[in-house]
Amino acid sequence: MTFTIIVLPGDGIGPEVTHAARQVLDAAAAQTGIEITYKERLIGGCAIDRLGTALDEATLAECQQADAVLLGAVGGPKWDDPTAPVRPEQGLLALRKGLGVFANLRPVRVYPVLVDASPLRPERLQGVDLLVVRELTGGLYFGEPKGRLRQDGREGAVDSLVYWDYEIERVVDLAFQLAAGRRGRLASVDKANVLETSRLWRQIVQQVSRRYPQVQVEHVLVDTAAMRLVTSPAAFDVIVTENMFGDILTDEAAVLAGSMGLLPSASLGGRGGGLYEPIHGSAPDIAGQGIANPLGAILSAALLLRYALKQEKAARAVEQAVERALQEGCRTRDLGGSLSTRAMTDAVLDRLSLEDSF
Ligand SMILES: NC(=O)c1ccc[n+]([C@@H]2O[C@H](COP(=O)([O-])OP(=O)(O)OC[C@H]3O[C@@H](n4cnc5c(N)ncnc54)[C@H](O)[C@@H]3O)[C@@H](O)[C@H]2O)c1
Ligand SMILES: CC(C)[C@H](C(=O)O)[C@@H](O)C(=O)O
Ligand SMILES: [Mg+2]
Repeated sequence: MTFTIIVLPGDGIGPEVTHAARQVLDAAAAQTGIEITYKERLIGGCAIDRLGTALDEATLAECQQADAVLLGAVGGPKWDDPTAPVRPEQGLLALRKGLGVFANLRPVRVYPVLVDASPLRPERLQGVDLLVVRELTGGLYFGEPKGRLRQDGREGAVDSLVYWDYEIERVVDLAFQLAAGRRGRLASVDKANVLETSRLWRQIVQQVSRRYPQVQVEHVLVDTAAMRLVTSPAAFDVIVTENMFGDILTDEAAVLAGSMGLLPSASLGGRGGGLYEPIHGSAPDIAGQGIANPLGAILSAALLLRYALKQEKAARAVEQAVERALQEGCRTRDLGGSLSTRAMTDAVLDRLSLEDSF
């Protein structure tokens, strides 16, 4: 079997971590007997510099045709001028929208050997294994009107928070399915005490919940959820929430795991095989030094193997190789160690074995 993957390394540490993920994918493919063809394309700031747009139409079309898309990160200080006509992040948003990937799965596991890497007390971190399902193609990121306002000589700006029933229903339904396959608990996070969109969200969660009597659902206000993520994170199983809340809560959740560099994501929905990217950004402060943690990207490659290529055994083998490397003390700098991106990737490759995976 041959699969085509579009690789979008992007900016900053993006190329460093996608290179690592590709090496691991190649090793897993070799052991599985599948073949992967890669096509590398531009997105983000590098695409603005070379093509004048953050994502060109031909690249989006190729992504829509591919078996999966693997992305590094976009953005950086070079393109941060708030008055610039085009921003790197627009490329990423156009890609998500163009692929129709409405559900962004962000698993958060605390590896027992990494409890020291988190500022939280170890007893609070015990047993943390949660999954954030973030709505990805609606809400404040996309709502219209959006833009600058001018009135009576004043300048303003507007972003609109809009959700339609079907947009909520499809992501909530998937979250219920995922919760049913896990510990059967779903926390729907909203701001229903203030926002009309959240009251619609709650109403739809209640309707969908009738289809999943085996799942225990609770509604949690986002401010409380932010607090509970650090006071009692192990109590969460699946969290489902809108686009912006999910963005913020998952950076917070990365602190539980020990580093931004650890968390992967899979964006599903639409017709294609999905989009796979670590949750971190282009990390301009460490870009080009070869010290970025590649594990978020490598674990995203594992999700790609699972959801896009349907290679569950290979996906598990990658996850187990990462776990073994961490258990045996391999650490990049963000985790208090001194391994380079390359050495950490080699540590995973050395431990990757489909025969030993369970
Ligand atoms: N998906 C994406 O492409 C994405 C995600 C988030 C931010 N961004 C963009 O990235 C740029 C920088 O944003 P930021 O600095 O706020 O967030 P960031 O995630 O890039 O970095 C935050 C902190 O985490 C560290 N970090 C992140 N990934 C790491 C890794 N793999 N290994 C070790 N340390 C890591 C960084 O060094 C930095 O100290 C911005 O332009 C932003 O818009 C892009
Ligand atoms: C870069 C930005 C548009 C993006 C988001 O907000 O979705 C990032 O923060 C993420 O978490 O993937
Ligand atoms: Mg983010």
